[in-house]
Amino acid sequence: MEIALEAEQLGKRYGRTWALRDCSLRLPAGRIAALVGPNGAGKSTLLHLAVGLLQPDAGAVRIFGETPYANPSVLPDIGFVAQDTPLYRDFTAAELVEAGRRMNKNWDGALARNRLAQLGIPPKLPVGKLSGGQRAQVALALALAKRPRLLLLDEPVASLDPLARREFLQSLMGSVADSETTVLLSSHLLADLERVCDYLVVLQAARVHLAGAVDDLVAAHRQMVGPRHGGEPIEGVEAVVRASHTTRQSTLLVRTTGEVIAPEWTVHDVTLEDLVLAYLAEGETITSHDAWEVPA
Ligand SMILES: Nc1ncnc2c1ncn2[C@@H]1O[C@H](COP(=O)(O)OP(=O)(O)OP(=O)(O)O)[C@@H](O)[C@H]1O
Repeated sequence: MEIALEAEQLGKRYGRTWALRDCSLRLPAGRIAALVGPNGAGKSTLLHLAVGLLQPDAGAVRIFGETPYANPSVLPDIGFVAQDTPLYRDFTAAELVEAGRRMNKNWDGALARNRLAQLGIPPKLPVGKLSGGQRAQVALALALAKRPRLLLLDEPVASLDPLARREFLQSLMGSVADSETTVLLSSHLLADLERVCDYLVVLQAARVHLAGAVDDLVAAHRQMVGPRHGGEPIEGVEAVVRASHTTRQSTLLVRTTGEVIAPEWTVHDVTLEDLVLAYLAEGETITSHDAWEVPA
């Protein structure tokens, strides 16, 4: 199995704060992976390390076996759309497509032009005058024209309305389906991710909390509702990821070892959204109130 992105004990620190810590991950080639986590969890940091814009302070990240920061020869294989899709605002979309041709040896200008024409993006208007959603489409078209083997997208749909979001993700999937491009896509929009992603990485407070193929993860977890649970073992349950209780009843999201055998419990399948929310809640950290105290 080819590995598109491998992180090994990867860490990045700003001053004394670790933005990403002990991050170990192996993303198989051909996957469309969701990168999720709360604000400040380290998602952008991981993507910037993967594209070689940041140098790790610990461990290593490899893209198709190469270290991007030290070995720029792998950069043509990586497409990256940064958060807020920064583009040269005075350039037109047509000029950006041409600039891409000059800077990339495997450039597919026709792909970018066709895509932008289909989406009705005006070629001769400075991109600074386009809407946020149109700019996001331009940035994606440029990234795809690079014909990358790995496409990293940092919250690409955040600025789009629901319809544009759906169209953007559908067209992204259409474009990568034939080319076997691996995608790692950060977003807070779980319902969107559920539709398009087959691999999941959950980051929380600078660490990887969960990573794996969505089908495997969904198969290995269950939601259970039953009598108030005091921590006693339940057959088939390996770990309780998240528990909430009323006086008489408990709702558990559990990791299973096989079939759960518990007649007094109602057992349900989980969705990707259930899983993400449970793992994020499990690792909840609250900043000490002292940090917010105003000095006298
Ligand atoms: N240039 C920087 N200087 C100092 N700290 C930084 C810098 N960039 C990021 N950080 C810190 O690193 C941590 C991780 O930030 P990062 O941007 O990777 O999170 P994120 O998961 O992408 O968040 P969001 O969902 O808000 O985009 C945060 O605590 C952030 O404050």
